[in-house]
Amino acid sequence: MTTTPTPPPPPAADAVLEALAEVLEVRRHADADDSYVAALHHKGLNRILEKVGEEATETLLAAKDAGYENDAAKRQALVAETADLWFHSLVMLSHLGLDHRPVMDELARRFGVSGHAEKAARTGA
Ligand SMILES: N=c1c2ncn([C@@H]3O[C@H](COP(=O)(O)OP(=O)(O)OP(=O)(O)O)[C@@H](O)[C@H]3O)c2ncn1[C@@H]1O[C@H](COP(=O)(O)O)[C@@H](O)[C@H]1O
Repeated sequence: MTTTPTPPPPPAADAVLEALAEVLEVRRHADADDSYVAALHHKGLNRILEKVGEEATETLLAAKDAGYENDAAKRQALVAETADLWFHSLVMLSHLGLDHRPVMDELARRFGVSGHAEKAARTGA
């Protein structure tokens, strides 16, 4: 009798990006038949960018649909679409030899810097 292996428990929320980065790195070199991520890498950069574009469009449509209503199903749909967008963005970074870490570093560098102040420093406005 064959038994289905139990999937590993998901990592704690703050460790998800680190754990996912490790999985994505391994999957870059996996067999396309065994892995959705590997299949994307095999299809190449243009297909990955198409997916990012599709997921961005689906995210903004879900946001429009959710609007300011407090509809739990619509809000959950928006969360799911945003997760798809973030996931495919991470695959894009991985395909180009990057990961979430420099993005997090960039957000950290910007933390506490007002967008208005940053723009004024950049444009002299
Ligand atoms: N987080 C995700 C994740 N989020 C979304 N997806 C997949 O992204 C795809 C989204 O595509 P669409 O909704 O556009 O639907 P689709 O028609 O199936 O996709 P296409 O045929 O158009 O490419 C679905 O197949 C989802 O399953 C993900 N696939 C994988 N992961 C993570 O990546 C890991 C490695 O995955 P594999 O490479 O498949 O082992 C997994 O363990 C997860 O942790």
